[in-house]
Amino acid sequence: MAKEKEETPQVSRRSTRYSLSNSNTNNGIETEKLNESCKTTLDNLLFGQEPISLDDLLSCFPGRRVQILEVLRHLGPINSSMPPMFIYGSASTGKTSVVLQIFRHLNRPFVYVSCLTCYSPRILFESILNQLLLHKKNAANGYSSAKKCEKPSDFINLIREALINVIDRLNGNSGKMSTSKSKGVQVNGRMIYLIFDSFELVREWDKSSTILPFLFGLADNLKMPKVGMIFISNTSPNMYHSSTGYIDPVPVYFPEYTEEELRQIFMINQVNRKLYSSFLDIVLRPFCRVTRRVDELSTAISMLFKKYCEPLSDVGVVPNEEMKRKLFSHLQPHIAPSLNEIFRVASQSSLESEANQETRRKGSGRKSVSCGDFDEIDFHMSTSAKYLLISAFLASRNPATLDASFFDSTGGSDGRKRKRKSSEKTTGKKEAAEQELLMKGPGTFALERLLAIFQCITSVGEDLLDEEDEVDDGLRVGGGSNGLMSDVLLQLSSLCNGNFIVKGASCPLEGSTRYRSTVSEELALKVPKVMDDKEAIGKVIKIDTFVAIVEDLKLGLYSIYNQHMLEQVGGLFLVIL
Ligand SMILES: Nc1ncnc2c1ncn2[C@@H]1O[C@H](COP(=O)(O)OP(=O)(O)OP(=O)(O)O)[C@@H](O)[C@H]1O
Repeated sequence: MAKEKEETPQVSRRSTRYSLSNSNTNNGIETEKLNESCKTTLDNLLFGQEPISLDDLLSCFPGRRVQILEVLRHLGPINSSMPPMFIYGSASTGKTSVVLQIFRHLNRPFVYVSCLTCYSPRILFESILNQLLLHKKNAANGYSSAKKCEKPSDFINLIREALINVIDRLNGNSGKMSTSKSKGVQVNGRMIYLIFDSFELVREWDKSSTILPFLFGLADNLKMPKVGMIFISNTSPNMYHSSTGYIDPVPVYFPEYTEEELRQIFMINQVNRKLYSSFLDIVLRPFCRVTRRVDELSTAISMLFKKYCEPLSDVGVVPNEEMKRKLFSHLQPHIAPSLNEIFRVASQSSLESEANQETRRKGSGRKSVSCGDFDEIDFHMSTSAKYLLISAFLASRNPATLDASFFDSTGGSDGRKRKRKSSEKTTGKKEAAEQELLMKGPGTFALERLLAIFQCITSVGEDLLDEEDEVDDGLRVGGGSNGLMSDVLLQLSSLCNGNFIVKGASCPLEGSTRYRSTVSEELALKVPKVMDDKEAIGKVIKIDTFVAIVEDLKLGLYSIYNQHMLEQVGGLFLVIL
C-alpha cells in the first residue's frame, strides 16, 4: 500500500481513497467501511502514510501546481483557522487526490466523507461521527456506528461534542510524538478538517433543501475556529446558488488538463521515456479529443502501450525512426477500436451516472436511450428538438464529406439525386466510406456542422414548424426556422441532458466542444413519425435540470432560479422525468 500514490500518480481514484483507509480490500466499492476501518487512535485521522515534501507533492501532480499552492494558501499556516473552501472542477481533474495528498504533505488530521458512498444524511452523519469518535466498525460491534443519528439537529450536538473531544486531544497531543502502533508519525497542529467529497450529489437527495444549507452552514453553526470545512464538487459553486443563505465558501477551480499536461501525467514513472514518448506522440492527441479524464485515458492508453511494445524483444530499447514506423504500423489497427471503446465507456458512464441519479430520485432504474425500446420511453419533445435529434444522428453517422451531397441550400434529397446522377462512381466511394464509418460506430461532430445540417432539414419542414409556433408560448423570436434557430442551443443542451447527445472533450486544435449522437438507428427512424405529436410540446422540466442547462450554456443567468422563469421557458425543453 505504502508509496503507491507516489509511484503511480495516475492510479485509480479508488486506490486514492483506499490509501486513506489503510485497508486492503478489492471488492471494487468505495465503501465508507474503508474509511472507518482501523481508526482507533488520533493519528488515524491522518492520511495514513509517510508525509511527502512539497516538491514531491508538486511533481506527483503535473498541471496542478497552481491549484496545490492555492489550496495550501487557503489552508494557511499550522493552527490558523480558515473560511470554508469549495474545490470544484470536472471529473478526474485530480480534486480528490490532490486534496488528500496535500493533507498527507501537511500531516494534519482530517475526516473524509464522500457523498457518493454516504448517500443519505444518516449515513453521512454517522460516518463523520465514527471517524471523529475513532470508532471502527467490525464484526464484534455488529458493524454498527458509534452513534445513531438521522436529524441535523441531533448531528450538530453530536458533532460538536466529538469535535471538542478531538480538539482537546489534539491540544494534549501537540508537540508530542504519537504513541501509535504505526510509525510514530506526528500529528501536525490542533485544527481538524472535514472534507466532503462529491458534494454535488447532496443536491440529489436534498428534496426539502435542508441538508445543503445545513452542511454549507455547518462552520457558521459550530463557530469552532479549529474546524476547517472543505467541499469538493464537480459542479461549480453557482449550481448551489442562493440556496444556502451563508457566506459563500472560497472557491478553488480545477480546470481540465491540456494535452501537454496529460502528456506529463502519463510520462510520470515511465522507465523507457523515449519509447513511451514516441507512443504518446501517436495516441495522445486523438484520445484527448474524446476525453480528458485521466482515469479513462489511463485505461485505454496502458492497454495500447502493451500492443505498441508487442514487436519489441527488449522494452528498454531506444527506438530509431525505422523502429518507430514499425511500431506505429503494428499499433495502428488497434487505435480506432480503442477510440470507439473509450467513447462508449465515456458515454456509458455518463448514462449510468444519469441513471443512478434517476434511481436515487425515483427509486427506480431508467433505460438507456440508445438501446431501450423507444415506445416505452416517456418521450416528449418539441418539434425543433426532434429535428435537432435527427440532425445529430446524421452528423454522427455520416462522414462530413458527404454533407454537401446530402444537403444543399434548399435542404433535402433533391441535391442528393443530382449528385448521384452526375457522379455515380464518386458517390459509390463515398458510400463505402459511409459504410466504414457506420461500422466504426457514431462519430463526433462540431456544433457548426450540427447547426448547418439542422438548418438544411428545418428549411424543408418549415410548414410544420410554423404550425408549432402557433401552439408555442411565444418565447421564440420570429417564426419558422429563424425562430427555431434562436433556441437551438437550449434544445441541444436539453438533448445532452437527456443523453440523446453526449458531449465529448473540446478539440485542442479547434478549441470547440465536439458532440456525438447516442441514439440508435431504430430510434432515429421513429422520430419523424412522432413529429406531429402536438401534445408533446411544452412540457416543463425539473428546476435543477434547468439550472444545469443554464450553467452549461454559460448564459450568465444563474440568478434566474425561480419557478416563474422556469414556466416561461418550460416549453422549450423536453421532459426528462
Ligand atoms: N495531475 C495529475 N497527476 C497524476 N495523476 C492524476 C492527476 N490528476 C488526476 N490524476 C489521477 O486521476 C485519477 C482521478 O483523480 P481524482 O479522483 O482525484 O479526480 P477528481 O477530480 O476527484 O474526480 P471526481 O470529480 O470524479 O471525483 C486518480 O487516479 C488520480 O491520481
